[in-house]
Amino acid sequence: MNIIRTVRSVAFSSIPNRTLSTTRSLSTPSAQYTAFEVNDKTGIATLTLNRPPVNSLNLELLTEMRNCLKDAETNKCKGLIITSSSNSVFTAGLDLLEMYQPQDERVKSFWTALQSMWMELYGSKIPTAAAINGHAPAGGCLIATACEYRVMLPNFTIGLNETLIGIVAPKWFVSAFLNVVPRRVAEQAITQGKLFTTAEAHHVGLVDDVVNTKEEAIAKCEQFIASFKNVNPYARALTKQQFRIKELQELEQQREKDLQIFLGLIMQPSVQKAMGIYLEGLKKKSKKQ
Ligand SMILES: CCCC/C=C\CC(=O)SCCNC(=O)CCNC(=O)[C@H](O)C(C)(C)COP(=O)(O)OP(=O)(O)OC[C@H]1O[C@@H](n2cnc3c(N)ncnc32)[C@H](O)[C@@H]1OP(=O)(O)O
Repeated sequence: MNIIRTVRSVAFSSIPNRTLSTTRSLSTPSAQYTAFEVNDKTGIATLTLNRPPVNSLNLELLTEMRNCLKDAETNKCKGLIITSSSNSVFTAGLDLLEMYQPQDERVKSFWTALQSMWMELYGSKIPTAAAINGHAPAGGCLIATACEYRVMLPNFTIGLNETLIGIVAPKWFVSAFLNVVPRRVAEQAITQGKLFTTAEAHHVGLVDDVVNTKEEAIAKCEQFIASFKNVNPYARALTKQQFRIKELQELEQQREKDLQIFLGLIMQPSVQKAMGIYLEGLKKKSKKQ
């Protein structure tokens, strides 16, 4: 196995002690919202999202995620697991504050960073797995469906709920969802903005397995990645590419158009109003708790 020399990480207390003896992480001053570790024994990288309270995906977090994904691939890690440092939220999806009353240049960089992160994850040559240890609405579901394997803890929710916020999930959000659930289930769920419970998600195939703890979820992801141990990595990567190249090429060729569609949509006064009301509702709920 290649020895990893460049690993991005933020040290934080929620990394379980059991991993410390076998994992390595190097800090970079710019890594604020992620921890990135590589297990020396297995060669598997773990990317932990760490932007309290709900890991909402802002420009900086998306940029860090992309850098970690690139590092994992460049350093020929055996696989990559994405999880969260929170006990209840995998990620709350895109940071609504990036899209509500946004600044022109920042919102463009934000969307471009999301496109880049998704293309890096969806097109990654190495096996990818999501240990979904909390709620995963919208952008959270996008990250999960970009991975090759998903395992989830009970009593959380996952799905593309964009229509409930008054926004439209772009085509590439839908394509990845369609890879894992039947078309009829997808159409009904996405038009309704349905958030599946863990049990429902398992039933329709949106998640592959359900386990009770984060440790078990990580172990399941490790098992999935280890299932490729006798497979030639080059042959594996090219085969994976055959399944995913269409969506990747479509987005690559239409990046600017996709950005303009996004800007055109979120800048509509009615969409801004709906987003404002949704955010207000979230804040009221949060104060009551
Ligand atoms: C054309 C556009 C296409 C792409 C569009 C969208 C894709 C997206 O991802 S849009 C985001 C969709 N996300 C959601 O709808 C989830 C919203 N959040 C929740 O439902 C809950 O927060 C969640 C179940 C994830 C967690 O619940 P709690 O643990 O109870 O946390 P709180 O609800 O109390 O939230 C704490 C704090 O965080 C703020 N918050 C929550 N989500 C977001 C978000 N996505 N963006 C920004 N901020 C968010 C929430 O308002 C609270 O803030 P404070 O009141 O200031 O503490």
